[in-house]
Amino acid sequence: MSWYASPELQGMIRQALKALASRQVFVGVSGGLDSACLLHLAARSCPPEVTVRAVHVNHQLHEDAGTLQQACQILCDALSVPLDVMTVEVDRSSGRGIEAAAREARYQAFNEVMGTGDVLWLAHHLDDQAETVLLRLLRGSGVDGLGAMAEKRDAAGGFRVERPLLSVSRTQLEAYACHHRLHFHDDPTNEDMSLDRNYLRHQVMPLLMARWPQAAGAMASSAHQAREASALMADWSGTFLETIMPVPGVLDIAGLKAQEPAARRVLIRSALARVKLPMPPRARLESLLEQLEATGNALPCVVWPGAEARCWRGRLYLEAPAISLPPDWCVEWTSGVALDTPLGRWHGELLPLLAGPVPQGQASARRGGEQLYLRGHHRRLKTLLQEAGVPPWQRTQCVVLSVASRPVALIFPPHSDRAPLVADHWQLMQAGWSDGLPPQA
Ligand SMILES: Nc1ncnc2c1ncn2[C@@H]1O[C@H](COP(=O)(O)OP(=O)(O)OP(=O)(O)O)[C@@H](O)[C@H]1O
Repeated sequence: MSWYASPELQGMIRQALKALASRQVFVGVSGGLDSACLLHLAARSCPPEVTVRAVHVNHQLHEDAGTLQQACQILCDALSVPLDVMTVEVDRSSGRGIEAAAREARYQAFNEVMGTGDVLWLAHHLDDQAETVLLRLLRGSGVDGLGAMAEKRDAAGGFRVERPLLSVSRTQLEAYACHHRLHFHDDPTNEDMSLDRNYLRHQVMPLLMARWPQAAGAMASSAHQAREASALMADWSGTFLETIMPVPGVLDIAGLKAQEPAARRVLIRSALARVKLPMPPRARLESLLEQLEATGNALPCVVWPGAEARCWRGRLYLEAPAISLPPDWCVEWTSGVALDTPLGRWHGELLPLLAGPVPQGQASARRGGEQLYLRGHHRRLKTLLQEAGVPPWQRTQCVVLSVASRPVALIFPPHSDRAPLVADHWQLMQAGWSDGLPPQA
């Protein structure tokens, strides 16, 4: 009996179903061959205590979208598997490419269907894994990226993603689909050679496999080892960061410099990942390391898309670029701390400057240099921020909200770690006023 029809594949899937942490598994079906095989295997091998469901996301990107959805429905009906169909709008103008935008929309849709603890099965296989490794190599990825796709991982939405076919080749799945006469529809975009993955799949991999028949398996094995190395590094850097990162995104430079350069790189990348900032290109990271080496205390900042790094008073600050507010910008103040600006949503940390409820109404927002008045007492905002050790560039990002010319609140940039210190400072100043009222200026 040939491999595809042997009990081996079904046994493997049955084991995976038995090992599930959940009593139901959702299989992501695209309408294509791979996920048709996975759904068929899951439905055929399912023990009575587990329920198999299918979920299809219709991206509405091509004229074949309806046919793909229909292929999923036909397959699910034949297997008596319930199917959830989610139709999404893919943001074509996101600038991140249509594939990335479709993926994001797909995961949002999965999120809506699946609850915390649910398991989603995807039909990625050995050849997909090898293509991913090659793509990452071509982008110059480090061990994290070369680990390619994990067999199991927790998705941001709280559900778990598993890829039970990651050790099975495309040829094996094609044979399985053919043997069981599975109904599927070829996605027309799979032939589009302008897409890197398709180019690798159709032009590069066949050449490699002709010369090295084990190439896909070997690349998947490298990916596995890279994932192990990456997990070890994450463990180490996580523990070490606890000692040198007092607040998320702010690192103690002396602690960093006590490490070898390679370890510094790992720690900076790991700190960036913690605060969900994009990784710097290699040249930017090197220039940041040079700055640390030079003085550790220079203000010029190292910038890359989506992030900025600055050194100040022995600390390295990793932050998202500030959103600037246009001059004379106003906002309807409703005591929230998320402000809609023409450049995006600005979340900050709020320090009320008045005891009691903040008046509602049209508030003006200004930055820097203000005089703050409280019942006649006045202090310069700049001095207050300086005394509380707010770094210079964050000082200019602080926003004072005033209602009817009365400062009601100070809003810190989203990444400032100084807001609690300024709040303490402000309270101390008030406590120092003997009768609870500030002295007259
Ligand atoms: N539109 C979709 N709806 C639900 N799941 C999807 C969808 N697209 C992809 N998936 C899931 O993600 C897996 C990987 O998708 P990808 O498009 O990268 O691979 P593929 O080679 O096209 O797979 P397939 O042959 O199943 O179409 C699919 O096998 C499937 O499990």
